[in-house]
Amino acid sequence: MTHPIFTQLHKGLIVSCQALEEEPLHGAEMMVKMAKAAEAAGAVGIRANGASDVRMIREQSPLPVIGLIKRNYADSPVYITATQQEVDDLISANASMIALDGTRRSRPGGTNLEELIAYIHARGLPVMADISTLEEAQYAEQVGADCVSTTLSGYTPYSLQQEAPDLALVQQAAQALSIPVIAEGRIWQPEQAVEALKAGAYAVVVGSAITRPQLIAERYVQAIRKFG
Ligand SMILES: CC(=O)N[C@H](C=O)[C@@H](O)[C@H](O)[C@H](O)COP(=O)(O)O
Repeated sequence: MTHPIFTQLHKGLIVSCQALEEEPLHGAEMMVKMAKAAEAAGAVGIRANGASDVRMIREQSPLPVIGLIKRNYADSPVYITATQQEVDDLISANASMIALDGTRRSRPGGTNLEELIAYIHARGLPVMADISTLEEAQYAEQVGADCVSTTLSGYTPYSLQQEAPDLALVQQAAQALSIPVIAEGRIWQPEQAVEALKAGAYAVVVGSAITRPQLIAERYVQAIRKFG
């Protein structure tokens, strides 16, 4: 049976509210404010990184929070919710759904995707698998992911590298899979979000274009410099 959270997310905007330690807006209080702004705008969900951000947003916002923990490991390129430890921390933080790396790359400490998904399901939460290719989307569905998101297209060395969002992947995955396909990654314009829905996306995640002011400002600065 489909998890009830999906009814809430359907055809809506999920705002990714993330600021890493080295970013100017880092801190849970700031991310709560971002989540509040997203809520006021009519967003249907939040994607957030780190147990403290997830916990505080859940305490102060009625929106479901798709939680992830980014952590770098020496023995693996996987950094989005790589192991059981990150999953445990997100569950303690009351995440509504868990986003994890859904690629087939080897994970730290020999954890595998199928076991990690089963571990999350045993604790009653749905899983969003972040993928970068159609093959990964199909594999993630096969091993039990509740939805896939195109988060990692352009961020694995073997996936399509382009400036625009990977709407072709959205379309192919939406046709091939029977679970929801979420469009995520480099969506900067409202029109691109609409195109993603037309391509078959179940919902759309937008991050940087809404919640990373240093990147938004940089686009203006670069355009102005080019002109001058
Ligand atoms: C590749 C990776 O690690 N993506 C991360 C995943 O959570 C975030 O840094 C992105 O902001 C998020 O995916 C939303 O994408 P965009 O910010 O392009 O709208």
